[in-house]
Amino acid sequence: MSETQGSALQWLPHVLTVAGSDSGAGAGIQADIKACAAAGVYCSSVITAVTAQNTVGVQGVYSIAEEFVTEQLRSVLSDMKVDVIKTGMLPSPGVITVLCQIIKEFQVGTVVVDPVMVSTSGDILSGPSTLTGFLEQLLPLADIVTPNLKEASALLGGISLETVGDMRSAAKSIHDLGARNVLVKGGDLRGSSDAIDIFFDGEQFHELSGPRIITRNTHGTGCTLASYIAAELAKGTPMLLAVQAAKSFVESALLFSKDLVIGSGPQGPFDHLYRMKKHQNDINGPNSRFSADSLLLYAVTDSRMNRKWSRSMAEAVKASIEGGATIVQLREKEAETGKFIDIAVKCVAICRSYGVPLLINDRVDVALACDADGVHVGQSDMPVLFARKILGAGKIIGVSCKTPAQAEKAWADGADYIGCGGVFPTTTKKNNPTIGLDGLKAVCLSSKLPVVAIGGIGAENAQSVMELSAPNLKGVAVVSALFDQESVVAETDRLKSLLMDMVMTDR
Ligand SMILES: Cc1ncc(COP(=O)(O)OP(=O)(O)O)c(N)n1
Ligand SMILES: Cc1ncsc1CCOP(=O)(O)O
Ligand SMILES: [Mg+2]
Repeated sequence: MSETQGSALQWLPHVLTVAGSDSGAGAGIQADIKACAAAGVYCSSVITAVTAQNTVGVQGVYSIAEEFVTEQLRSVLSDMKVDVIKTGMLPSPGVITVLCQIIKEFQVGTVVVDPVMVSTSGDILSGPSTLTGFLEQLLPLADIVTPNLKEASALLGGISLETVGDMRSAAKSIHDLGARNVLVKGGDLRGSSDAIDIFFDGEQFHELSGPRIITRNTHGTGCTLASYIAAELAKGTPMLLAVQAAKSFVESALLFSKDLVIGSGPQGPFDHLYRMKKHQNDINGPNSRFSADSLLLYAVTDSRMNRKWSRSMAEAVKASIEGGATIVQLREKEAETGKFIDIAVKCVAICRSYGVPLLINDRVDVALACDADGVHVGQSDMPVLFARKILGAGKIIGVSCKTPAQAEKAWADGADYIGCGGVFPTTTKKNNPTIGLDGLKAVCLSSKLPVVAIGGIGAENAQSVMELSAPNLKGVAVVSALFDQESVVAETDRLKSLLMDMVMTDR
């Protein structure tokens, strides 16, 4: 029997990068291959130039003759199915011409153009002679082009770009040159504390902002971003989501590599494969105790309801656990910090004695102070990246998400689970648009993390939620159906029995 008999053939999304080699491996072909690997995508490479380069700068450039670039392109494309071509350093007009001919000849489906002209150290990588090739030949083939401010300015005849408004106009003008989507990266924009990029799809502008990570290790961010976009597109991710995923990948990699020391120059590389180490930490760290199954019946407290029913927070928490809650969150919106810590310390002790995890809503400082098992943060609370940095790998971090894009970011940023909602209308949390069962399903289907549904859920509708049967929908998070009740134990027990029945019949 042959070795492959009986086993299904496997297919891997495939990006071909056409770019220059960076001997220091922070940028260029080396960054492209690492970014694609991190995204789980195969990356072949056609080398257009070899640079002698390190963290100090570019010491030399050796351009590959266009005939040999052609030979490499034909070797790959005549043999392998390439989903996306991503271009980086294209050192001569001749290379651009042959590349464009071959893209058309082999009918490559998707083209991502990173119009690399100047290195991060300020060295010229593609001279002005290539500009016409970019404008007249490559941009009209591009599904997306990703210039930084200097490159956008060069593509537009040297105009000055100083504001977000200028970036929007530049994105529109570059779209008019033929690229179907444009991402103008504002990392160099003066006077802005966030890294703001403008994405334009020909109809709508999206302002994508993320925290500016202060580090010397930014060499290769442009190549990485474009390659990660290419990798996501190769997997079939829609364009805007691919851009958002790439941006959050770069943010996370920079944060993880913030203090990395490789080389002595001013611009160091970062670690594209940080996730492998993060997961290593997860496996070894104390939070390996976190099991997604603990999301089945997630009790979220409310001190107004406790006051109404004349019980202390400790009594409410204890009753919910005795009724069968599998995880508890202290959601305290009114108490002052000292009082909150006081309550939290008592509740941590109760939850530990039952072996049930206790998370703190919003307040990473309180979670640290009382040694809770973790935090739950919303989209406008402390970002997951920073919460993780403060709490370390051993704590549980949950984040609220209403959309697939937020779910993708939650995973890239290192969250452990997603709270998704409000699913149904509720008076417990005001000004919180509901997403319905369809919104919940969309998040569950796209999420790589376990999901707990929240908002207006109780015994009467829990089944409609769990019936969505998305494999990563692990349970329901509930406030009023447990705590705005005369008997917390009885109501928790009732809901727990229903959930257990649903889970058992599902098996
Ligand atoms: C499990 C769970 N999911 C979602 C939320 C909501 O968190 P957030 O969006 O930060 O809103 P507040 O709870 O802070 O009002 C949650 N608390 N728990
Ligand atoms: C905290 C929160 N986040 C989204 S909806 C919600 C409130 C859920 O409360 P209830 O279970 O009483 O509807
Ligand atoms: Mg919050």
